[in-house]
Amino acid sequence: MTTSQPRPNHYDLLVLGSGEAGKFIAWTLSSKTGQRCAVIERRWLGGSCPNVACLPSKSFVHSANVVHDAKHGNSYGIRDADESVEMVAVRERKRDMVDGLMDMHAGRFKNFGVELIWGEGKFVGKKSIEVTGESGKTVLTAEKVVVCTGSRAKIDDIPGLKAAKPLTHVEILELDVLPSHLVVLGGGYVGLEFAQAMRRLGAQVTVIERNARLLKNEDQDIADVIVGVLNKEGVKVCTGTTIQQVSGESGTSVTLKGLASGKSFEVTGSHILCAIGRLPNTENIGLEEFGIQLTGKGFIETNENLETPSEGVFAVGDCAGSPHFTHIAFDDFRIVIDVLLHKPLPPNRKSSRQVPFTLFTTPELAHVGLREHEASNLGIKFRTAKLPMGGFLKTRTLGETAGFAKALIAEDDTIVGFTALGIGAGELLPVVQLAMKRGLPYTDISEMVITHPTLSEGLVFLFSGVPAKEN
Ligand SMILES: Cc1cc2nc3c(=O)[nH]c(=O)nc-3n(C[C@H](O)[C@H](O)[C@H](O)COP(=O)(O)OP(=O)(O)OC[C@H]3O[C@@H](n4cnc5c(N)ncnc54)[C@H](O)[C@@H]3O)c2cc1C
Ligand SMILES: NC(=O)c1ccc[n+]([C@@H]2O[C@H](COP(=O)([O-])OP(=O)(O)OC[C@H]3O[C@@H](n4cnc5c(N)ncnc54)[C@H](O)[C@@H]3O)[C@@H](O)[C@H]2O)c1
Repeated sequence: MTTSQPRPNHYDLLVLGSGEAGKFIAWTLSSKTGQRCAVIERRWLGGSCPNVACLPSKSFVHSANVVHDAKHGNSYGIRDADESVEMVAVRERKRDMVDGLMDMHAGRFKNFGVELIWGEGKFVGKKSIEVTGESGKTVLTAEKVVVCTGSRAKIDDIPGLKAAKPLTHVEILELDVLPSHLVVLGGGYVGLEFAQAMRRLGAQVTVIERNARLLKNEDQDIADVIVGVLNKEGVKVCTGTTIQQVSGESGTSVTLKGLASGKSFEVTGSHILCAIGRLPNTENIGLEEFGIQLTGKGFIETNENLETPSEGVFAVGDCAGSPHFTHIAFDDFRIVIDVLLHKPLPPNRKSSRQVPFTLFTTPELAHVGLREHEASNLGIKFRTAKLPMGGFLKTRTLGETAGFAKALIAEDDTIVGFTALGIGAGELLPVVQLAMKRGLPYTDISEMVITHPTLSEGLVFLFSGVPAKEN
């Protein structure tokens, strides 16, 4: 009779990187099936979202918004508010929140029976990962492997940029002094959220964007309002600007030189934030040696089920090129767990999902579905309903009426796109998303009874204003 040898380093599931999708896959598989699951993490327990990205940046943005409101306290009846900002307090508030999130994560690993293995992981076989940690190297093997290594801030090869030691979203969240002049390279999501927040905290802020306008994927009317709001608050926005040379060092003095509309351009600030996009963490971890292919941009190639050509190996989240949002990474978890639990999936499960997003400036920019220019390019016939945020009566109680909402309505009365630029706009998305997902006519929203005065109530007025069909 033969007895099987115990294999202490063998798992049912190994996850490389503890980001959103990876941790939920391990927690769920372990708790639902009792399978032996482990997650390998080198630095951030639970990935970047709770440590250095979404949640801490929103804590920072909220601090800035409170400071902004206090500075305008007279209109709320606050007299003589002290406008000085203590950056250490801003940072400590953020750190306390992150500490709470870390306790929550540690508790979940324990409660769901998932092993957390600290160290840097690298493939040394198709389903073998070598982990280099404090106590040396260990090789772990598994029946199934999920790669969830995320992405990091890109730093361009502009001469002098790396030597200037630019801040990324990681370092800016740890500042204990307010920059006197922050130069933000890149006018995308990271750049705009931090630019407005730093301005509201009291820094001089210049945003440099190489495209001819900010938020190039959005309709022109959206970009115009955002630029208008930023300018009004004192953020200088330089579009169509190419930086060719950086000198000095962030934290003391840094000068950026280049061209703006063919003319020479120069700006000097105390700090520089590099916010020009992300690079996937997929190099030097042995992927290609073991049958896992990368796209030209370095993302891991997967099919609709997020499985790589290497059987039993999945890739999820930013490293797999999924749209870079935590809620999309969470949806990646739902796809992979269904595969692992042998649940049937529709053939286009990944490519047919909604990709909503909210940019957390004030006003917020919330969007789902098609923009006007996209619908037009696709040749879709649509009617547009548009309502200034002042028509969402709650905004008047808040004194925050900037922006507008618009909805694109197809010939069959279904909603094909929705964008809201306004205070709290992100909270308006789910009801519209549900109608879109179910293929409901827009009248199902305009005919709802929605409490007054909530922001959502404004959806009734927006959808009541859909123009009649042309005969
Ligand atoms: C400043 C900022 C703000 C953002 N705000 C939002 C927002 O408001 N809403 C939103 O939806 N999205 C937001 N995002 C995007 C969101 O953070 C990412 O899309 C999401 O965190 C990606 O999750 P992930 O699991 O793919 O990767 P990550 O969360 O990056 O997790 C990957 C993990 O793998 C680990 N790792 C990598 N390589 C190895 C290795 N070889 N060995 C061991 N461990 C490894 C990393 O340390 C990391 O912990 C923001 C991003 C940034 C930068
Ligand atoms: N609220 C949110 O959901 C949120 C917030 C932050 C980040 N994110 C996610 O993180 C991703 C990364 O954000 P990001 O802001 O780093 O990237 P991004 O792609 O959103 O924006 C980068 C911007 O930098 C510009 N740029 C690139 N190279 C440049 C250069 N050399 N000089 C000047 N401008 C340059 C680009 O044209 C672009 O406008 C986002 O795409 C988003 O998916 C989401």
